[in-house]
Amino acid sequence: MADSIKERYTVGYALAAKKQHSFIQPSLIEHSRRRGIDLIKLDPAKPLSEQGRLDCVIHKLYDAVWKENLVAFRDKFPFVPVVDSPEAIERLHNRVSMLEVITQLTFSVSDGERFGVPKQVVVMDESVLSGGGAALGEELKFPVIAKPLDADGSARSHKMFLIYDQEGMKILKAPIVLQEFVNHGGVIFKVYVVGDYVKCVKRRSLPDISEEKIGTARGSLPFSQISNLTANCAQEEKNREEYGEDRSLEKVEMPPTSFLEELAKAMRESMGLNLFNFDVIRDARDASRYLVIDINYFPGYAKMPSYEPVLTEFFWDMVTKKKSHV
Ligand SMILES: O=P(O)(O)O[C@@H]1[C@@H](OP(=O)(O)O)[C@H](OP(=O)(O)O)[C@H](O)[C@H](OP(=O)(O)O)[C@H]1OP(=O)(O)O
Ligand SMILES: Nc1ncnc2c1ncn2[C@@H]1O[C@H](COP(=O)(O)OP(=O)(O)O)[C@@H](O)[C@H]1O
Ligand SMILES: [Mg+2]
Ligand SMILES: [Mg+2]
Repeated sequence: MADSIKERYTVGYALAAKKQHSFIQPSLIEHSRRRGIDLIKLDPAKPLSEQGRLDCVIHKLYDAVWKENLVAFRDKFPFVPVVDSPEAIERLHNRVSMLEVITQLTFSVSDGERFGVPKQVVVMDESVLSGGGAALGEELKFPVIAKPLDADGSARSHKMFLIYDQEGMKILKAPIVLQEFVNHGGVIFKVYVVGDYVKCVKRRSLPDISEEKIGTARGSLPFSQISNLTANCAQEEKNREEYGEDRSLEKVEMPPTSFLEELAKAMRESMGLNLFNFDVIRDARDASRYLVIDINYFPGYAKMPSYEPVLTEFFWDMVTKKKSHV
């Protein structure tokens, strides 16, 4: 069928160079093109209304010029879906407001699973870190993971520390979130959401910490983007040698699909977002207890199986307004 006789649609994208490289792959362009959707690169500094007809805009840029451009476009063309609204995305740029999404959800899950977030406190004051006061609240116990409060996409925002004791906190800079480390069998579940599509994959995580280790370990241990580091096979092999055991992910049971779908739907509606993923761990001491530890806007979808048809179908729903964007 000739493309020319069918109506065509345009999805404009505004992404950082690295993101554009990983997400706008030739396979996605081709998949969308065959469905009648052309993906075009937007110039974030030029008014969107001067960049041709747009049936949908997708983006992951946070500078003020872009935001103003987007808001002006939305005011002028309120019926063109902007995926997603910058105000809704903003909530994910802070590791406290991010997880409040979960604690504020009111739905109850049908099958006995429970969900929540690990206990955490935010430290705004340097003196608390250097030992000037009781840093951890009554309920929070070592070890903790120290996470930068801002989750703004910078390399700095992914720099974490595993902290074993008060001494280990001296290395930290405020503002920082201290979150209780929860043993979870060394596996995280990454749940990708694309509109109403939900896909869970397993990734390697930090290994469990034994009671013995908790009693003896001191100080702090830095790490960054552990689940990405271990996503490749060579690293998996190295881990296997290092730990001298079979740590393959295949044997790990997935959380029930219906549970993740219900949770993803509730999060999507509550946040007003279409494109995100969230990291979930299963409490090693209680297999029906799941903890959400991270929510990311517009994550690395190219790592999701069948990303091209899934994203193309989502674009189709947006441009044909088959489904309203949340
Ligand atoms: O680069 P990728 O493909 O690893 O994707 C990153 C995500 O990896 P994931 O898909 O969850 O494995 C990554 O997820 P994590 O925070 O590592 O769980 C972030 O979403 C990251 O975006 P940002 O730096 O927080 O703005 C994402 O980075 P950007 O591609 O958006 O820069
Ligand atoms: N509370 C926690 N208990 C155990 N492991 C955790 C916890 N929080 C984070 N992690 C581990 O640290 C990694 C990075 O933390 P995360 O909050 O996902 O930050 P990022 O935004 O950099 O991905 C997770 O993928 C997981 O392996
Ligand atoms: Mg994460
Ligand atoms: Mg993150």
